[in-house]
Amino acid sequence: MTPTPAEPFGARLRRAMDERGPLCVGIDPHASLLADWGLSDDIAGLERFAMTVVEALADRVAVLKPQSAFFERFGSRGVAVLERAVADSRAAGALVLMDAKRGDIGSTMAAYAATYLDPASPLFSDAVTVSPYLGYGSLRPALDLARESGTGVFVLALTSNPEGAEVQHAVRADGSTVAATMLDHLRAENAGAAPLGSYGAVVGATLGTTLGAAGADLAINGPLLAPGIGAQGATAADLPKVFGAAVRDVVPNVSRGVLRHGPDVAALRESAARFAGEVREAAAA
Ligand SMILES: O=c1ccn([C@@H]2O[C@H](COP(=O)(O)O)[C@@H](O)[C@H]2O)c(=O)[nH]1
Repeated sequence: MTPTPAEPFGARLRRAMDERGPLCVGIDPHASLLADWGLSDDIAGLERFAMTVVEALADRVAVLKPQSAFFERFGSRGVAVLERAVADSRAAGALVLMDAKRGDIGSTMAAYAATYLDPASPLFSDAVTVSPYLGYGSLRPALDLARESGTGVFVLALTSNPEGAEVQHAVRADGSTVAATMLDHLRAENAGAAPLGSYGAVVGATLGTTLGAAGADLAINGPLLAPGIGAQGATAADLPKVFGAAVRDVVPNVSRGVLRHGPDVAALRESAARFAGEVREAAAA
């Protein structure tokens, strides 16, 4: 069993961001990337891909984000590779954010929470992404277990894909948008936490012009995972425009933008360092 972290996730994340920079790189073994890397679309290719990313980056980036779907598609042996990628990444000092986007009624949510946030689980991770669209309250088992186990939860608030707006920008009876309501919940969850709360929001880096429409107050005293940089068209320069003063709490995510440079370990490292430099420059501008 993995020992329970001594500090809350938010404190561990803030330190990692200070020491390593805020970049989060995805471990997304797309079939097309396996082919580009000269790997077979099978368990051997999956394992080589994932372990190469871990070898290249786990000792230098703040966060690695395995995309669970790409492992699950190989069945139980894919999940075994995912377990190893998580354990090896954590052993090398990276925080692992499992991108599983789970969400269900509370009793089932408790099982999802145990899968990713209970130190006794083989998939124990530092944090997990969850979907609040069965109602924020349905996430309570994950929110509570995260508090107990020193882990974190990232709630989908304003996703990077254009289709998200039809749900997330919807206006509720009190005039607030659904996304703003999720951010309000997270702000309440993180109240009083220092140096950073453990309950994050996912807010796409792609949302430059639509963020205002969502009435979003991004000051939640928690981390803001910002996917969409690279393959989806956003750049590091968009971060201050999208996030304003909250940019100091942003964890920018790049997956394909870095991974397309593999399988060469040095090239993966160089690409991640280049994105990290762009993020630093954008934040300082
Ligand atoms: O709103 C969201 C939430 C999650 N994602 C995930 O992030 C990566 C992005 O990959 P890129 O290759 O950098 O586009 C991927 O795993 C998505 O599932 C997101 O893109 N948007």
